[in-house]
Amino acid sequence: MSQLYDLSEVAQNNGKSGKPCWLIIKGNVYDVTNFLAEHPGGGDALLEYGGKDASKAFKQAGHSSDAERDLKNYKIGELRPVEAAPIQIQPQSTGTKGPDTITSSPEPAKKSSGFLCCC
Ligand code: HEM
Repeated sequence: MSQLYDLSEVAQNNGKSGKPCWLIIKGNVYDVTNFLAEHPGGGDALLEYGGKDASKAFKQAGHSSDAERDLKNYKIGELRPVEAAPIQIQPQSTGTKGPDTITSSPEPAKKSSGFLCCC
């Protein structure tokens, strides 16, 4: 199985201050630290996306199928899918009042006026 990385972990490896340069392309994580000097598009183009998702930039640069194939040489793993957070229903804030509560019988039923409907 592929190594999974959190977005925050990838973000730390942004190529700055001597840190490795990692990129995300289509959900995969690449370590391009040793490719910076060799990249035909220049090292700066890669550093610009250090620690970030470069999927769009990679596509927009119009890379050849050779470049696509080269990607695998730098792959170190995959981005951990973000789990759906449980939905938390926040009570409506009403100033100093506490959270709204729903009572089982909010209002006593109004007394019948005596008119009966049979339909
Ligand atoms: C691991 C990731 C990458 C690999 C393996 C890679 C590889 C390559 C290769 C092999 C070329 C030569 C042309 C070709 O075959 O398409 C190239 C050119 C280029 N790349 Fe990348 N690239 C990567 C990421 C990026 C990113 C994120 C950018 C975004 C800015 C970028 C921008 C460019 C540009 C602008 C060129 C054209 C250079 C020119 O023709 O003067 N590349 N890349």
